[in-house]
Amino acid sequence: MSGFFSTPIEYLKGVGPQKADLLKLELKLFTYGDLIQFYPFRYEDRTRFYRIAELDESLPHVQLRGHIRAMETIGEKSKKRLVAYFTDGSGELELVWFQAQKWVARQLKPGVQYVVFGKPSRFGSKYSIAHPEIELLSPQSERTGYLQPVYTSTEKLKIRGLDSKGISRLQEQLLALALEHIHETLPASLLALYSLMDKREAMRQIHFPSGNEQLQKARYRLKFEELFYIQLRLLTLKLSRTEKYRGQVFNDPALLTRFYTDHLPFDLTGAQKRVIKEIYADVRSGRQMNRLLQGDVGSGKTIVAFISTLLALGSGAQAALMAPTEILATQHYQGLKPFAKKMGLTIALLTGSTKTKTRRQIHEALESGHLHILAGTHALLEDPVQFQNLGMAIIDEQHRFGVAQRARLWQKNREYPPHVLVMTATPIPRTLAMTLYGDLDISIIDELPAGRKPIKTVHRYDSHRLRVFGFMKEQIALGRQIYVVYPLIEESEKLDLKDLMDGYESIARAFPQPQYQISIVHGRQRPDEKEWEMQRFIKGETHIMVATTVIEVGVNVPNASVMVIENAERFGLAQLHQLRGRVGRGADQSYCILMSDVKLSKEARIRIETMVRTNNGFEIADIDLKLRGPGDITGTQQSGLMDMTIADLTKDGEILKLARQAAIDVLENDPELNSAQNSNIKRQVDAQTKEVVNWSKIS
Ligand SMILES: Nc1ncnc2c1ncn2[C@@H]1O[C@H](COP(=O)(O)OP(=O)(O)OP(=O)(O)O)[C@@H](O)[C@H]1O
Repeated sequence: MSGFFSTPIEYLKGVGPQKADLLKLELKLFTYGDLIQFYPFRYEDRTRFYRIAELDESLPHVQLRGHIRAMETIGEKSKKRLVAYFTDGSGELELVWFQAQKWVARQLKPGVQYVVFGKPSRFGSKYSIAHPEIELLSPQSERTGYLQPVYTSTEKLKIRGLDSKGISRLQEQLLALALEHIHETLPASLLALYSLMDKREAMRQIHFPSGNEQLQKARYRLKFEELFYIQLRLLTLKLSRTEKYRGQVFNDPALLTRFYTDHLPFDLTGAQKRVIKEIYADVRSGRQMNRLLQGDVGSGKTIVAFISTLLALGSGAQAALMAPTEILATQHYQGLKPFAKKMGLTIALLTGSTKTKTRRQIHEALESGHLHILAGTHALLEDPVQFQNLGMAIIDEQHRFGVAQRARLWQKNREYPPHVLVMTATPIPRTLAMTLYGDLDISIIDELPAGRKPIKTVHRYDSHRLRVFGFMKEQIALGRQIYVVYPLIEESEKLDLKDLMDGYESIARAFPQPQYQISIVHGRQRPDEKEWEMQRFIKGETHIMVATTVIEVGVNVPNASVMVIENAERFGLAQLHQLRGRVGRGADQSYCILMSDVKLSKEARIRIETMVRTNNGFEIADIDLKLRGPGDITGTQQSGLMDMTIADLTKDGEILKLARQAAIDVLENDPELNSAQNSNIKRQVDAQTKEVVNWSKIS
């Protein structure tokens, strides 16, 4: 790729230093390459003029031609607005401007012919367009048959003449210069196989579409290319790791057989068996395992994790299990401990609050090989933690750790990297999994243990609290336990704590001692206090656990059958699903009660309705992705990967699948990209090897 696209933006005619500074500051556009990949976010349909009589609310933006019959300002104060009655002979509609009426009113003249552009909405039998674009009818504005690109701009840029149209003029100039420098980045075979538009044409069409069909083809091509290169990078990473890293071979089944015959507490589900087989095949293969284990809440990932540790331990290696929070790490430790004990294996817990003396003992036991399993938080990553031979690293909820930390765990072994099993607490949508974890193999537990009854979920307003308390009492009388959870949002921690304490007091009044016992757990407690309160609930000594979301993941008390979530509207979908997953873990009928105020935003209503409608974590994950977008779900840690210029994981799942398959096919036939037909790919990859983010980008 030539240096043309690295040319600073000020070199473009009509930009100059001041505008260039603004473009850099406001839109992060530094070079020709940045500008040309700054695509319109929508297009205005100037392909034809509509008649008012044919308007229909389903139409997006329409273009009309006519004149203003009369104008008036109506309403008071903040509701004040200018209304212009616009007619084209076939009917009449209202053009409406809020606030800026005087300025607009001065510009408009009744009787003169205008072109109006905007989104019509219907009130009763009349249509109106709020804040339309309006210009005098001229031979130029009368020209139809094109889609007008709309670019993001800002107030500061608009003042300097760089509104959407101004940016479009820059694109026009740049494109004229750039076309000869744009090279095809995909091989002819892929263009033909997937009917993709060529790159140069796609760049031209994306900025200046000659019609809707051409535009769709251009968008498709550019999305495909972007996703193809992301997948190619992930798959190359996977491939090079497979070649580079040999894995320890664990094929001594004696320990596993002993566990199966003497200590397995239940029959494994079909899905658990299948996943264990996949893991077993990996650790016998001689290659390093890098596998993502996905399962819905309560699907039984813990036992799969334990069996995986046994595979390593059976061949004399050690295992580590790392979790993102202290509570979760402790929970894992306590979940594994009874199994380990029965099997005569040693296990320890290492977190930020482990005392120095214990810590030192753990370090020694690890190095000498006396300690078999170490559970803990990111404290496991610290330098003094040295294993004699770490064979299996299980990471719960990886995206909170990030890829870099995962890599640090690998380095804990001198000779071979450990096999890595990543588990996520809730399912993640396929498109995200393919991108975030695209370098891992994926195993899915898509079956719940037999005999589970689906959790009944209801939505109740705060005014029904007494009825909810009554229901809780009935459940306690049946011998069940109950969670009551309050939101905790960090910025307002004090306020949240107050909510929690108020809630606790009202529950304590409604559920008096000694008949009822209540635990309370929140983030401000000391770890030992927290632990003591949790333990009382786990042992069944308390009936109700009032808590903030610290209990979100991993807590396992099968006797708890009711989950009451206060201010449910403040939780995200994944979190609600996780919290609900704390019940329904035993054979009893379980319930989840989502409490909220009557006022709900549209999104909050969708979230609550989704929860009431379905228990399926994979379905919930898809809706969550649509509501929040990928960046928000994954957090910032991996934003580099999510940094896409045109593809959108919430909508482009199908293209992603094809692009991944295309990348697989290319690498299968030509892993080094040495063949002549892949020279385009090779050139693109080589030019961009230093840029970690996105190979499809022009530079
Ligand atoms: N095959 C099975 N048959 C019966 N019970 C099972 C089976 N597998 C797991 N369980 C039980 O189901 C409950 C949930 O299992 P586990 O805690 O492993 O779930 P999980 O997948 O880790 O879910 P979460 O992420 O919600 O904690 C536990 O009480 C566990 O003992």
